[in-house]
Amino acid sequence: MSEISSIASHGNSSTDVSQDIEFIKPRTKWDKDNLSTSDVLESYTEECTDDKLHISDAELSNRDDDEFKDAYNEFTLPANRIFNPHELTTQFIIQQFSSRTKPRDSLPVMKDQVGFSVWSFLKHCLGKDLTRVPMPITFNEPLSFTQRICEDLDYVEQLNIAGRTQDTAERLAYIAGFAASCYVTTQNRYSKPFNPLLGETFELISETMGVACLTEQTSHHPPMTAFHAEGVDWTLWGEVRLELKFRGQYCKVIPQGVLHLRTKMDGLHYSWSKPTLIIHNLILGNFWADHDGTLEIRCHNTGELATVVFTPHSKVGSLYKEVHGEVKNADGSVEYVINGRWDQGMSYTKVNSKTDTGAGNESHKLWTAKPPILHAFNQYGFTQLSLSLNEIDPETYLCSTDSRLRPDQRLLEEGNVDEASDTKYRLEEKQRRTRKIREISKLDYRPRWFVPMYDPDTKSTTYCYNGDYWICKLRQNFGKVPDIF
Ligand SMILES: CC(C)CCC[C@@H](C)[C@H]1CC[C@H]2[C@@H]3CC=C4C[C@@H](O)CC[C@]4(C)[C@H]3CC[C@]12C
Repeated sequence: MSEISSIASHGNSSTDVSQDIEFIKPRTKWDKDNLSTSDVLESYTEECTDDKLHISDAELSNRDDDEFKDAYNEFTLPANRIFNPHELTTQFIIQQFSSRTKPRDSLPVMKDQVGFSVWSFLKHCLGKDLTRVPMPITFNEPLSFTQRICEDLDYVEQLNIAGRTQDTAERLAYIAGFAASCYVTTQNRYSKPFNPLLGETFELISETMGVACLTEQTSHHPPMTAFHAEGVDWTLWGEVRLELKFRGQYCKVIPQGVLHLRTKMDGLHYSWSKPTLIIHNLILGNFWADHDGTLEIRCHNTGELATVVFTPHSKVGSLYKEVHGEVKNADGSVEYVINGRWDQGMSYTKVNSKTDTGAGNESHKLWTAKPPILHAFNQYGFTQLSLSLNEIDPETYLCSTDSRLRPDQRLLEEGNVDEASDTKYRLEEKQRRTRKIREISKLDYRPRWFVPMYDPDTKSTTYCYNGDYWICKLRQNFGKVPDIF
């Protein structure tokens, strides 16, 4: 097994020692009844201060750094930890940590959509790299990018089916369905997620979805988020590096980075990257999203290839939301054709011979878009899943770097725009200071839960999960984590 497959395939029963770990019933520090979100948040602020980073300005410019280096190294992980034998099965993780309470069905306060005012700010940003311009908080939705990318899992059932499907060509149709389904959330959803602080993390564990997912911000400039998700039958990992270019009338979003998938049944490795997204009509404030490019999902072991083509509005007019694709076997002949719309749903059809186009054959549904939530328009265009992401379940033991604990975002969610804006400024200042300390001490930042791994199949290096997070969560001790809030 190559290096990358050995970590990506964890969760196999051969390495399961979850039975041996003395299991403590997840008891929380807040064992009182009916705790409000703010009570929970308060209990966190006392807990997680890293004194080593509280240094006066005088000290900052003139210090002996060995001491700091030691303290710093404690919360960065030695690379060999990725071969941790204490792997927990995905099923175990999901069962232990999934929330038992019913998710909320609305945000604490309703919000009116930002419209025209966006342009009055944006006209000063022409040609600039938007990930570097501090934006007014009214452009934000109360979610961090570490949370936003978890929404790509809304139609994760596609992967659950793919992971159980033996026929590898048919499986690829489901994987293509999954890869294209993440664009449903790009319509009616035009606020900017918070740019995560360096070291900010997010966990999503859901029994109904059958998934355990962890994200971590691994770089601030360029913004980069590492991503690891696992279901019972598959593992998905990769990183999203965001390029946001503002071009006057429109804004171009180029998500760089490769996504990897491994099916646990047979260890096959798939990978793909994301098409470009364009947000149009910034001037009139009547935004609409367009996608341009081809999703190419390759199976590195069988040589099969699935494509899904997104055509921009400028080429096909009102048909622009339609997507077309196919699954080809290693010889290049088409096995399945895929059709649909990225905002509504997709289906696939078997092709029987070289001359067959699939027309008239029986087609099978891949996925259908979920209906919008009530008052979506006044709730940032959120879906049921988006609503649940920033909700705190008092029963859960959270890492102190979790986006749910990010105070500016919480204030925005509660409608305290001014306070949210001040707090955002404070957090960014704090981040700058920490970076300065690191620069002076000549320390590189090392992510807490991810390590870079070279993948020979795609000849690229990606951050991969080091295997420690769920174990730390089980022990209710995340060790040294950076103090970012
Ligand atoms: C000027 C302001 C209003 C611009 C707002 C830009 C917003 C709409 C952009 C910025 C970053 C974008 C995200 C970047 C990456 C991904 C991952 C992909 O798999 C699905 C789309 C998704 C999740 C994008 C959705 C749209 C997005 C959130």
